[in-house]
Amino acid sequence: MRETIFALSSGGLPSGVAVIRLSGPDVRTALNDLVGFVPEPRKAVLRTMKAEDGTVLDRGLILFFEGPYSFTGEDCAELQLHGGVAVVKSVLEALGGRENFRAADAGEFTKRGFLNGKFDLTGAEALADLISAETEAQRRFALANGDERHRQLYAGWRRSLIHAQAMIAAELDFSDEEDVPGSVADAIWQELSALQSEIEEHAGGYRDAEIVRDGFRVVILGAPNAGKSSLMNALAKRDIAIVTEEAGTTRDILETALDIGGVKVILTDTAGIRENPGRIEAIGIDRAIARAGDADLILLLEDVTEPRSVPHPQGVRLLRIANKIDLLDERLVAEAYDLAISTVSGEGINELLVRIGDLTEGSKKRALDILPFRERHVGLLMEASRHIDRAFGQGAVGLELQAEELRLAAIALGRIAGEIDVEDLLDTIFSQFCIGK
Ligand SMILES: Nc1nc2c(ncn2[C@@H]2O[C@H](COP(=O)(O)OP(=O)(O)OP(=O)(O)O)[C@@H](O)[C@H]2O)c(=O)[nH]1
Ligand SMILES: [K+]
Ligand SMILES: [Mg+2]
Repeated sequence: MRETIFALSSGGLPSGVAVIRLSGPDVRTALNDLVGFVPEPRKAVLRTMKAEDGTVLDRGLILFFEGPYSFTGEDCAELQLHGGVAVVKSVLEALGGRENFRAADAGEFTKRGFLNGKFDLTGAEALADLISAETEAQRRFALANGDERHRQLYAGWRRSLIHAQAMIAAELDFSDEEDVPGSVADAIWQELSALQSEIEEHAGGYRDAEIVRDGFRVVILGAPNAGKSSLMNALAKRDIAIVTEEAGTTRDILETALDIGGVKVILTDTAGIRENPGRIEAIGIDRAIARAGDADLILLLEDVTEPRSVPHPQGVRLLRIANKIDLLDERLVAEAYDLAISTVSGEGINELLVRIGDLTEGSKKRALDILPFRERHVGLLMEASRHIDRAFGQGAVGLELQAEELRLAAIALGRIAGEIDVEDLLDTIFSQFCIGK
């Protein structure tokens, strides 16, 4: 028999209100025991809750949701209690003492919802993203992704693949193998080729999804004392990094998250790059260069009064920035720089923020498009594309093999939204949720 699960679904205690959520076959009996009856579905009632021995636990709002019209698709209830540590503990203990009741695992409510067909797998993943969203772009992206739009897109592609398979099967049935005239094949192969391009283009959008979900990575690079840590603090508007006049102050990677125009930006301060560093500093320099190689943008900072160029990774977008312009008598900053700033006077800092914001604009706009938003999605899309490739590779003689490859491509697409055997994936996906969701 299926167990009834429960958890504190609201955040940390103490809080104004704490919400305990229950789901499963024994929710009704639990409510009966706690408050003496089962409330009408979706109508809040204020009642005193009592333990089995009659002790009063708390007075609060009770909501009952009758399956399948609930988040999990099962009978559910929410107990809205006073958000005190002892109050919540007493109710959780009372529930835990009941037969066939247990505390929910992380993501278990959502997993039950998925298994009961309340939403597809991309919908569940979007829900996880919504809960962890910190910026406006993350929130909007997650909300849009919860709309079954991926499932619909992939279902359309699967229909095309199944249609192509059917046409090939028809050809197998009705042609005598030697002289197949131009036949259905040409049109079908054109469509398949267009579909494959569409799949790959869609997969290519992952980079923008990553920027919106995980952040746009900006790394500050430069010689010692260029003012990198000062810039980090100026951009973050607080003292995160230690600043001193001593060259080699920063020795390790230092990271902070900013919200620039609604997009998460991960800003990294690094050790100054120079020849013949000390041992610890040398490790810091290696890390700086490695991190810069993975960045979306490098801010290459130079002290204008003492310009020193440093080696930097190639192939990463770069902004050359002149710092300490407050020390110049005349504002004669060489054209070699994209921007001139002073972390002391604040000059140019806003312009730099605007420049960074502009660079994320494209990804932010694309968050309204349907993009794959997990590596899992990209992996399955590329798998589908490879099967279509192999179908092409079979040549006309291998019609049966072609049809088989198309079937496998359709299966890969079906797995993204969880419409086809995903049992092996479920634990990985749902364990990323917090308890109570
Ligand atoms: N006048 C002036 N001084 C600055 C400016 N930016 C930084 N400084 C000074 O330059 C010195 C070095 O600044 P940091 O921010 O520590 O430089 P850094 O690049 O992080 O140095 P390392 O971590 O040692 O590589 C400090 O004394 C800062 O106060 C600026 O815009 N104008
Ligand atoms: K320094
Ligand atoms: Mg520093």
